[in-house]
Amino acid sequence: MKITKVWAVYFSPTGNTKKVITTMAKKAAEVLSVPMETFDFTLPENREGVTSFESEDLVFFSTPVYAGRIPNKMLPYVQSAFEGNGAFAVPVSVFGNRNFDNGLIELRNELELHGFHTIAAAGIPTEHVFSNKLATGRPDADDLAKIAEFGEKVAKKVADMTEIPAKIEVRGDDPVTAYYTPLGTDGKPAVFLKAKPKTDPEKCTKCGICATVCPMGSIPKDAPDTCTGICIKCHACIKACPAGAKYFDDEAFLSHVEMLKQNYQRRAEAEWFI
Ligand SMILES: Cc1cc2nc3c(=O)[nH]c(=O)nc-3n(C[C@H](O)[C@H](O)[C@H](O)COP(=O)(O)O)c2cc1C
Repeated sequence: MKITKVWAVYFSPTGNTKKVITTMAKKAAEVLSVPMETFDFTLPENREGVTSFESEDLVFFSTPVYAGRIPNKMLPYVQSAFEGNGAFAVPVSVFGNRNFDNGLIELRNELELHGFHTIAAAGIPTEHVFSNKLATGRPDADDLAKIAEFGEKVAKKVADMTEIPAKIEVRGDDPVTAYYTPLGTDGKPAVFLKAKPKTDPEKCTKCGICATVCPMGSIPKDAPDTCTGICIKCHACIKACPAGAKYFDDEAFLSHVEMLKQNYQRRAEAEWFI
């Protein structure tokens, strides 16, 4: 099949998804000797209108997994703002060392529903934003080499293809089932939906960087020590704050993080579907 452009399309509040998908797409573009473009829908101002692709596009499309699925606040956008028009696509779920559960099959299904032909897919472990004890420093050099190698395999697959294949088979429940229920150290559901980041007044300089990185636009520029809108717990503000002023103190949330540290420190492996 003829490909004239490779795309890296992603939602990535703290940068892991961006690193994974641009590494993969860059390699594919290099192998196919075509240009690569990126479309980053992390910030609200980028999520306006519909993005259309063409039948000679190869689109690497990735979101992090939140509670075993596509982040639920992004789902309506993913379901309404992309038109494949016959483009080839590679859904990629990036997860924080626990499991991608149904995040990948959900993304595969959404892309297929919206005019893309999925030809490969992957579930890739990266450091969990909740704790640097989970998949510490990943993707590491070994991961990045494997991610690029997969980009190369996808490029070769699409170049050799003579007809449109059936959708790529991936691990997951179809139809997709409920979101993963986060648990606390007591094994009971940890309810922290309403938790919001706190700001240490001693440390905050009101520089406003946090307001510029919040994917929900929930931190006002003129009052960056507050969070007035929805918080999806993505940790963009916490990771971006140069003063280390942002933190969560919600007990249920901290108990969930502790549970993850107790149970998910083994090295999770990537899963490749091609
Ligand atoms: C609200 C929330 C829920 C998450 N749920 C899961 C999960 O169910 N399984 C998992 O392995 N990682 C989970 N993670 C970890 C992220 O998928 C992981 O840290 C990812 O690298 C974040 O991507 P980013 O750096 O592009 O923002 C979750 C993270 C957040 C913020």
